[in-house]
Amino acid sequence: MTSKELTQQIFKKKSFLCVGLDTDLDRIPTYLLSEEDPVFSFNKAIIDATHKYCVAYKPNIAFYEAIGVDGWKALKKTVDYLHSEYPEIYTIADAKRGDIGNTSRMYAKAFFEDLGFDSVTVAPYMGKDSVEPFLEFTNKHTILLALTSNEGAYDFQTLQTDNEELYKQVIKTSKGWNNSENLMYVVGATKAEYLADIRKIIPENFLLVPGVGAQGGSLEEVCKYGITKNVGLLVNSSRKIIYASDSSNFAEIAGAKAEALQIQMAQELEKL
Ligand SMILES: O=c1ccn([C@@H]2O[C@H](COP(=O)(O)O)[C@@H](O)[C@H]2O)c(=O)[nH]1
Repeated sequence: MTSKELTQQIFKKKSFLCVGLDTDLDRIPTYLLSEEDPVFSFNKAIIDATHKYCVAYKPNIAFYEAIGVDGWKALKKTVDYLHSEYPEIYTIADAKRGDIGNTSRMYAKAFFEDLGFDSVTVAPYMGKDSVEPFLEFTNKHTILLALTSNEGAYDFQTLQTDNEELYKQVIKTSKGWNNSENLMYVVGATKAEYLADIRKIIPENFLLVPGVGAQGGSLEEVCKYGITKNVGLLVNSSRKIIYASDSSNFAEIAGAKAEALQIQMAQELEKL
């Protein structure tokens, strides 16, 4: 999916919500554990109940890798289900990959070609040759970690290097890489006050903003500093939606949580 198509979906659905599928066997309703594929059953129920209120889903790959082959199968089934049942939905593999060039190319093939995701998160630490293999794919996005939502972001990302924070250098430098039009950036909702500065460097690029909900980030603050006339935001919430209840109507309750965020987002879009 192109950025333009994603923007069209955002205005159509009045939502820039991304639902995080951080599916953990220890947290899903116990009655699902007797199903043949409990992870997929949980994801399918969540997707069916929330798809009206969001434009994207973001499975965090760690949760699937942690349970081995079964996890990979459930991940593939989830992405295939999304593409077949809800082709308008944008998919993000939150994998945080990046390696020397030929290895990155294999990661890119895995997430873009084999699994068929629209985008993948990538760590910028290994530099240009580790990121460009992802950028070569047409109509696919590479979402570079810029300023992450966790406390440890202050360990390196905000350090001054050449009189400028490292995360700003990551954004500025990556803008000069081949096929940089395929870049999006991760900025944590817990760092909303940095968004005004970030928008001076990248006024148009999409930002993936995790941290609303369980991590305490504010949607209002994110919009105040980060929204553009084309929106340019995908705001993710995972645990607060998918684990809102562990009862038999967990999906319905997840749907209500997603709808509440969508209503807030519609109000923000009205202001544009
Ligand atoms: O800076 C980052 C980058 C990625 N994440 C991921 O997003 C979700 C957030 O989950 P919540 O339950 O809504 O807190 C999760 O998959 C993280 O690994 C992030 O939080 N911050």
